[in-house]
Amino acid sequence: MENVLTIAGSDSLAGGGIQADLKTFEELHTFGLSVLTSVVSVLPDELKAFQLPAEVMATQLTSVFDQVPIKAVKTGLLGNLTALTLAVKCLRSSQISVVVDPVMVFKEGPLQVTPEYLTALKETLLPLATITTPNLLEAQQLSGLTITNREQMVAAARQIQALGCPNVVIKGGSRLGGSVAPDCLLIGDDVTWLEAPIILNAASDGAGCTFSAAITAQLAKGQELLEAVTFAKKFVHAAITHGVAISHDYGSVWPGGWHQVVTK
Ligand SMILES: Nc1ncnc2c1ncn2[C@@H]1O[C@H](COP(=O)(O)OP(=O)(O)O)[C@@H](O)[C@H]1O
Ligand SMILES: Cc1ncc(COP(=O)(O)O)c(C=O)c1O
Repeated sequence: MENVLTIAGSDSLAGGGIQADLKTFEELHTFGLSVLTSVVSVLPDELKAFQLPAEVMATQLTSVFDQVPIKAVKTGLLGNLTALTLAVKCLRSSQISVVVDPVMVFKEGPLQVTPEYLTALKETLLPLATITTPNLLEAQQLSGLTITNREQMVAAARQIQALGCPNVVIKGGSRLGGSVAPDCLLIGDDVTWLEAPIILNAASDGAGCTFSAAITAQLAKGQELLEAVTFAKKFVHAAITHGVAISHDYGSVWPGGWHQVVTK
């Protein structure tokens, strides 16, 4: 079994964050390890994020990278510039597939991101990535472009690629309007549209984390990038289809939904 790592935050409601990543890694028969950056609590009217001290994150990175052969890694919520810098330092000296989910906008709203963090993300982390997976709003932040249609998604993907990240998938999801959820995948010069029917009133918290974690697991198992992303799109659609209303207000994707699809 291949070892895969997530460097991300905890989501106590378990829709997104390392919880979604580890469930996805498990579902896809990879061995999931984690380096925790921060602890997020989704409360009725606010998000509270507590960043772990740099030493705590650095020790976890040492524990994982010094002892375990990792096949692929994803980054999710890093939380601040120090955490991003620590992740970059580790990833620079490794030769593995790196999936960067540039988490800056949750379903509940945008996070506070400093200009220094955005610059470091663009200049130091993205050039180390095999692929990055921004949602529509994150793609706007990274590209500096407004995105309201598919042409603009392609232009933004090219702009992000020009930052030094060879492959980009922008998740249109439910933010673009219409009856399909279109994701724009740019591999080299080739644009591929990945589409699936929009699920209305979906339990979609954790969809982005699940998508990038599925790409990471498939790359670890040796799948080519186009196939890995195409698979991840089907996987996350199943996870949304079988999403769980864990409370009156909160609906989470369920990565186990894929199992229901393949055993049908
Ligand atoms: N309501 C929906 N119906 C179908 N697919 C969706 C829906 N919402 C999101 N997706 C898909 O789920 C994946 C994650 O997208 P999105 O939810 O936009 O990311 P994020 O969680 O980073 O905001 C993408 O493949 C997107 O197209
Ligand atoms: C720690 C953490 N990372 C990432 C996310 C983003 O999740 P999603 O996959 O819905 O974008 C969340 C959402 O609550 C979170 O708490």
